[in-house]
Amino acid sequence: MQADIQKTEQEKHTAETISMKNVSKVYDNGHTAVQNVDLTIKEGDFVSFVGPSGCGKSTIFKMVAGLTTITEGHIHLFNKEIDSSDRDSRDLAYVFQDATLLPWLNIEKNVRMPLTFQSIKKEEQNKMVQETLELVGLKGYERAMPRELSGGMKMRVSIARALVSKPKLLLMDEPFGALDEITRQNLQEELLRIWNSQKMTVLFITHNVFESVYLSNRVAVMTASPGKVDDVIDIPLSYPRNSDVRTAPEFSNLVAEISEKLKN
Ligand SMILES: Nc1ncnc2c1ncn2[C@@H]1O[C@H](COP(=O)(O)OP(=O)(O)OP(=O)(O)O)[C@@H](O)[C@H]1O
Repeated sequence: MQADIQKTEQEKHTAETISMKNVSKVYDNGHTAVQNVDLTIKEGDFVSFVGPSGCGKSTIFKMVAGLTTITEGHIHLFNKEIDSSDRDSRDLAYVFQDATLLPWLNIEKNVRMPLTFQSIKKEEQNKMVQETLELVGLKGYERAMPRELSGGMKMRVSIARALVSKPKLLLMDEPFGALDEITRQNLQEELLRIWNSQKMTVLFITHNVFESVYLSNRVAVMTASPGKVDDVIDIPLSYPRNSDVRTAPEFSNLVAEISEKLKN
C-alpha cells in the first residue's frame, strides 16, 4: 500500500515539466522583476502568460531557460533543479518575437543550425530537417534566403529551428506580436496543430488576451511592480479549436474575465 502511494506521488512528479517555488528575481541594479512566484506546469500544458509591460514575463522565461540567474527560490525543470549542470539543453527551445535568422544562410541551413552542435550523423540531420520543414509548411523553401521571406514565413523558420531538436519544452516570447492579423491567425492554427502532433509543453507570452484564450489550456495572469503571478485560469474549451470557438459565449466570457483581472 505504502509502495503504491509512493509510486503515485512519483508519477505525479514525473508529469511535471516545470515547478517554481517561491521564485524571485532581483537584477543587478536592485530592481525586483519577479517576486515569490509559485507555479506548476504539467507535461503537455499550453500555458500563456499575460500581464502589463514590465511585469516579468520574459524574466520568468529567461530563468527557466537558464539565461539569467534565480535570486531566490527554486525552479525544477523535468524534475531537475535548474542549476544542475547535467541538464540537457536540447530539452528546451526558445522562440523570440523578432525571428532572428542568420541572413547569410539559406532556410535549410538556418533550421539545421542547432543540430550542427550535436553529434548527429549527417543523414539523420537531413531527415530531421526535412521532417521539421514539412511540419511547419516550409517544404520547397530550403534554398530561399531569409531576406526573401515575409515576417510570417520567417517566424515559421524560427519555429522550425526551435523544433528541429525535438524539444520537450518550447518557450515562445511574443512570437506573433509583430505580425498582421491574418498571418497571426494562420500561425495560431499551425502552432496548435504542431503542439497537438508533437505533444510538447508550450509556454507562450502574449499581450493579446484573445490569443491566450484561443491557444492555451491555462493562462497565467501577472501583475506588475513587482511582477507576480496573480492567478492561473483554466481554459475549459476543448481541442481541436477552430475559428468557431472565437464566437462562442464561453470564449467571450473567458476573455472578459482575464481582461478584467488585468485592469486590477
Ligand atoms: N537585465 C536587466 N537589468 C535590469 N532590469 C531589467 C533587466 N531586464 C529586465 N529588467 C526589468 O525587469 C522588469 C521585467 O522585465 P521583463 O522583460 O521580464 O518584463 P515583461 O513582462 O516581459 O515586459 P514586456 O511585456 O514589455 O516584454 C522590467 O521593469 C524591466 O525593465
